[in-house]
Amino acid sequence: MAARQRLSGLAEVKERALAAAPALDAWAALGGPSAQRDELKVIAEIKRRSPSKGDLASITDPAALAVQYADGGASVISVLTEERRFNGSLADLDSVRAAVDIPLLRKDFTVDEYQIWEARAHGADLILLIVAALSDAQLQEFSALSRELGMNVLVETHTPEEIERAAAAQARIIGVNVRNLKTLDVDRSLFASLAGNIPAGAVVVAESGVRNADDVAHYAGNGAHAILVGEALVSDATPRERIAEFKAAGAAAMAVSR
Ligand SMILES: O=C(O)c1ccccc1NCC(=O)[C@H](O)[C@H](O)COP(=O)(O)O
Repeated sequence: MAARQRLSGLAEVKERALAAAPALDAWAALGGPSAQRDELKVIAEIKRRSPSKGDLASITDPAALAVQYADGGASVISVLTEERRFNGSLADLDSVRAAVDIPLLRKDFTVDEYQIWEARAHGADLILLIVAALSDAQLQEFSALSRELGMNVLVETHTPEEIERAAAAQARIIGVNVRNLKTLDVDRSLFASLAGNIPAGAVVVAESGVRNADDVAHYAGNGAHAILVGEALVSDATPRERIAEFKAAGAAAMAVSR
């Protein structure tokens, strides 16, 4: 971020953000206030590599992958823009923005308002705020700035205390990441134990660890309105079909649990 800031100062990025086309409504795309809870929404991620798994996929054409995701029924596309650990970039976000007209999540580790302006300047509609990485004041301040810019916020949690903090920040889209970001361990059972703590009305997102339709059914049957999937999609030869399969598995599990 510091390197980018030296190239384009905050004033310049703000100007570009304010000139960008208005943000799309990711909250509505994920179900909105009267969430259509009979349909599991999919946030499909563009992720080349990760600290836990190393190289996952070369993704030479992120725009083409995004089109497949949208055709398969993804509601939102997550684009990892962090460069050093995930081999992503804002250029990826630009090319995906030009290719699809569904909401985009700029997936990065937001620690500074500069990144929020930058996200909007590059066409993002949703940003990620990780509760564990931010103070309550930053959560409030960054959420407010995102709202001012017309964007929504996915507030990521991993513990009951973090869910309380997300709720206190009036988060409307709350994710439970089952990957522990300190150890990188994935514990899928964590979702079921935490989802009930999320306030009614919020869109509940199960993040990480989806390998197959059974994992999707597990999350959907335990209160997920949406799933965020990276590795399973980027390493699949037919991601469009995989998303459709995940949506069907989610709808069936939701029907049973209702
Ligand atoms: O994926 C990682 O190894 C990772 C490590 C440290 C911080 C964040 C990390 N991932 C970000 C994510 O939250 C996932 O990319 C996302 O939930 C999708 O997960 P998956 O479907 O398991 O690829």
